[in-house]
Amino acid sequence: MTQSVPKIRIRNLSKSFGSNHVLRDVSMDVEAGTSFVIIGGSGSGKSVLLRCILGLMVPDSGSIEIDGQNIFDLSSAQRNEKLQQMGMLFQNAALFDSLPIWQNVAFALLYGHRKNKSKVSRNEAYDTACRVLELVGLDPDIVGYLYPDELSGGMQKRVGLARAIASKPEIIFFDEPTTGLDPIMGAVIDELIKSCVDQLGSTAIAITHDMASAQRIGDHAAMLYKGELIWQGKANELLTTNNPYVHQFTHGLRQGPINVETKIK
Ligand SMILES: Nc1ncnc2c1ncn2[C@@H]1O[C@H](COP(=O)(O)OP(=O)(O)OP(=O)(O)O)[C@@H](O)[C@H]1O
Repeated sequence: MTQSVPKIRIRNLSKSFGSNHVLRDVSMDVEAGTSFVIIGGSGSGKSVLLRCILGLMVPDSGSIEIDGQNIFDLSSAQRNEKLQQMGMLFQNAALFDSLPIWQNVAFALLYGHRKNKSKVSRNEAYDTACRVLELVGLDPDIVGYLYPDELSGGMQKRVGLARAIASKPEIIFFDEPTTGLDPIMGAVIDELIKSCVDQLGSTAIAITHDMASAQRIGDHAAMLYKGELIWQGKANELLTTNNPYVHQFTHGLRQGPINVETKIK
């Protein structure tokens, strides 16, 4: 029986900053076309893991394979090419204040180096921006020529999502997609994320503290605790697993194996 190569395969990844061992022997697979959610407390290493996968940070040891190729064996040009296949929705949407919304959405098409992809004219970029803005429930005729500071936080998140999917990335990263949104808008953004990822057939990795969001977005989930992946399973098992760390974290309990530091030094 032949086994398919995972879209992302991480093996024995470790990263320390001095004596701070931030990632310890992390291994995980993300199958193509699925969504993988990483949960964990503040400082558990989620962002460092994400930065390593994005090739923005070099681990001390271990490997990260995308489509079976270790990204650290690639030349910088080849790694950049891999980066072109990725989209990212940042925690604060990270829009460019000086650009109108449609140019924010079409940024990679207008200004990115799209190796092996035909050059996109300004008109085509505008049409794409309008199409993806509609996909995330924004009217391009109304918001296209507004600037980011003229939009609400929820609208900015939608624009960030539109930008993340505009170039039809094979892999999309979501960094705290619902932070700062009210619960209803959080659910709306999650639904949009799910439908966009499904429509594109992309592979997604999200990091979040929001359990409802984790279950809505994720097919699979894992929990990082002090740099170790201490649990992996289906996202819909997050609230029912017997793992004492996951149980404490997902139920927000004060008592349990997770040592909560409350002392202000
Ligand atoms: N560039 C860096 N240099 C030194 N230490 C770093 C660096 N980046 C992260 N760290 C440390 O790595 C640890 C994990 O940080 P990380 O940002 O991954 O946490 P996190 O799980 O994303 O937390 P949060 O949920 O609060 O965003 C922290 O102790 C942090 O201080």
